[in-house]
Amino acid sequence: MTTVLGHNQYGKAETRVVRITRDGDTHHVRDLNVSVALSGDLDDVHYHGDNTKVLTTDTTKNTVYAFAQDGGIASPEEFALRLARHFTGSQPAITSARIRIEEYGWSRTGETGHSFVRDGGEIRTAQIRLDGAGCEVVAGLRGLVVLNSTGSEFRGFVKDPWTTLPESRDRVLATEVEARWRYGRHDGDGEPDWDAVHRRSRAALLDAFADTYSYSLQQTLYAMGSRVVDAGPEVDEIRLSMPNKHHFLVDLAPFGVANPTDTGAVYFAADRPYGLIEGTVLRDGAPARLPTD
Ligand SMILES: O=c1[nH]c(=O)c2[nH]c(=O)[nH]c2[nH]1
Repeated sequence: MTTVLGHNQYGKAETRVVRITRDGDTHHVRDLNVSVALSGDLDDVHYHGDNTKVLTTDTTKNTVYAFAQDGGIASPEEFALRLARHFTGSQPAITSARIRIEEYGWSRTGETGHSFVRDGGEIRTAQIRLDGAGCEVVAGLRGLVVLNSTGSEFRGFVKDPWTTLPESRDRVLATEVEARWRYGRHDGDGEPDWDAVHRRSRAALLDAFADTYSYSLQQTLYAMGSRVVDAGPEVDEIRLSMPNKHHFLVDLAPFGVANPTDTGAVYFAADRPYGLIEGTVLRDGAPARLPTD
């Protein structure tokens, strides 16, 4: 044999499940996209086509639906933990489970208690990894688009022969935040209130973006990450990926039209290329475990 099997995992990806809970006339919606990835003692299926230890991907999909009905979906993190514990606890061959969940938010509209409007582009995320070493929970969001129309400068940077960017003392700062935060390790007792920590972390990101006078997007990123870690004891590490959504002043001089930033200006919102600013903020002494690529 010239090859050996390396890391492998399998499961049903992107099971879309919507759980509606009826509390009298007031209904609640949880709308998830669930991806299951299992691994363990699975050499035989890869080397010999022996399916004896294979819990089918079809079964993992059915389990997602059945668990959503029986027990409901308290939060993406709780649901993912319940699934991971089930797969590793019921199948001797399965020693590790990674459950990834995206949640699409719905807000109430009208007076009915059963009418909803889908939230904009923002997506809540959660990932559980459960194996012999314990359980790691990474949660976050993406698609959170924010803009400061002042309170942002960018100057004092390196000038080499290829630098053309003018210094700015008053620019638009806009980004689309992708955040992943890692909870401290725990083995099931005293689990955090996942929804509450998510709300608090999102609010911390927005507050820090709004009230940091920015000298660079890097500085704003660090302020946002620190605010999330400092907001409570649960989150040890956060990684932020923030594209600089450049707003360039349009040159209206050829038309004899002024474009002054102090009274109101017209910008070109460029979509690419964009600066991509990424960084991790850690609780002092916490290990860096979030992937950096
Ligand atoms: O906040 C910024 N950081 C940079 O590193 C950078 N580079 C650039 O061209 N514009 C900006 N803005």
